[in-house]
Amino acid sequence: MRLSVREFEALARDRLPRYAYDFFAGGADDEVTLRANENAFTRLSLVPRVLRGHRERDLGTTLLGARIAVPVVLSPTAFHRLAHPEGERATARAAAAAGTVMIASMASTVPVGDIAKAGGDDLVLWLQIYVQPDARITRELVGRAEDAGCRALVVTVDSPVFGRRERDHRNGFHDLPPGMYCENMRDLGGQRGVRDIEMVAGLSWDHVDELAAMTGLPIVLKGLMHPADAVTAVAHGVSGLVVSNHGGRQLDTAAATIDVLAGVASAVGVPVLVDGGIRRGTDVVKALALGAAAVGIGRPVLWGLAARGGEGVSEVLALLREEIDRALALTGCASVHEVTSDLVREARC
Ligand SMILES: Cc1cc2nc3c(=O)[nH]c(=O)nc-3n(C[C@H](O)[C@H](O)[C@H](O)COP(=O)(O)O)c2cc1C
Ligand SMILES: CCCCC(=O)C(=O)O
Repeated sequence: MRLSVREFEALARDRLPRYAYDFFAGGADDEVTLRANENAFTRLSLVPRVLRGHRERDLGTTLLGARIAVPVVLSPTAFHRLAHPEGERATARAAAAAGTVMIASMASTVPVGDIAKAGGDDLVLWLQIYVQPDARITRELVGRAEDAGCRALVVTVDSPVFGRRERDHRNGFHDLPPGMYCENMRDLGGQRGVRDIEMVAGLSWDHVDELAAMTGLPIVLKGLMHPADAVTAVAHGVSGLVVSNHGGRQLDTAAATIDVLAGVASAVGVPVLVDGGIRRGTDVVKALALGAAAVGIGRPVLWGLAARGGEGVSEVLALLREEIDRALALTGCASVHEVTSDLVREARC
């Protein structure tokens, strides 16, 4: 039995080839932001309420019209078949069983339609997209998401260029091993898997408008950190935001996401999610207190998948569920909606 997300990481590290572990675990440059995301939670303290007489807690909430059983969604991460042969299919089954949203990566190693099938009717699936230089390719991806029954598109905006991950350079990891492919890019004219996905250096609000014009699906922007950008996003009609620094994989020395969350959440009226460094139920409660509608987890899912396939992902989600439930009980909250900003403060060391 594994007792924490950290123990799953240790198990995954033992099981994975070095290059795969490093790809999952690593960040950009000196990995300052990678570490900061986790460390920032330790600088925040909880100030619990007591004697409120709640016997049970309700962990459920609603996101873009979908009911979810826990305030934790699966952030998009690339290449799940590097962690386990079943790849994103196993992840989808675990997300469906836990009753939460899976945001599939555009760089998934199983096509989005097959992820949807594996998850079944219970899965709330969103697809993450990097806008492509050729609008026809972006349009094709949007069509694939719609055909798969995705209920939202998540546009990643923190990557006009790719962050430099030194671990990958050291390991010579630049493309997928034979037999694995960025399946959502299949038959779109490219042949080189990973490198078929291009970043758009001139990414702008015009691209967001263009994408919105291609679909009736709600659009969520992922990778915003600044309140002014959040306000502009809402003016462009987006339905939600994910405060994210890409798990420290893009701009190194970017602020920890939990430190900028409240500024963004208080600037807009749409649901704001946050990801980066969430490893404990208490981290989730802190994020809720600072204005998040829910949180996203990236690496913890990969650690579960590498350790024990879909079962491992289910165990990670169950662990977090239990930790959130206990943290709510110990802060005197009967539901995620009762977590108010007065429950958290900066710790004085
Ligand atoms: C191995 C890996 C692959 C990722 N791939 C993507 C991706 O394809 N698209 C994307 O928008 N974000 C991607 N991310 C960023 C995650 O969506 C998320 O922002 C980040 O992992 C959150 O931090 P955490 O891992 O500390 O939970 C990736 C992150 C990791 C670790
Ligand atoms: C082209 C693959 C993108 C994956 C990604 O976003 C990441 O590794 O952080």
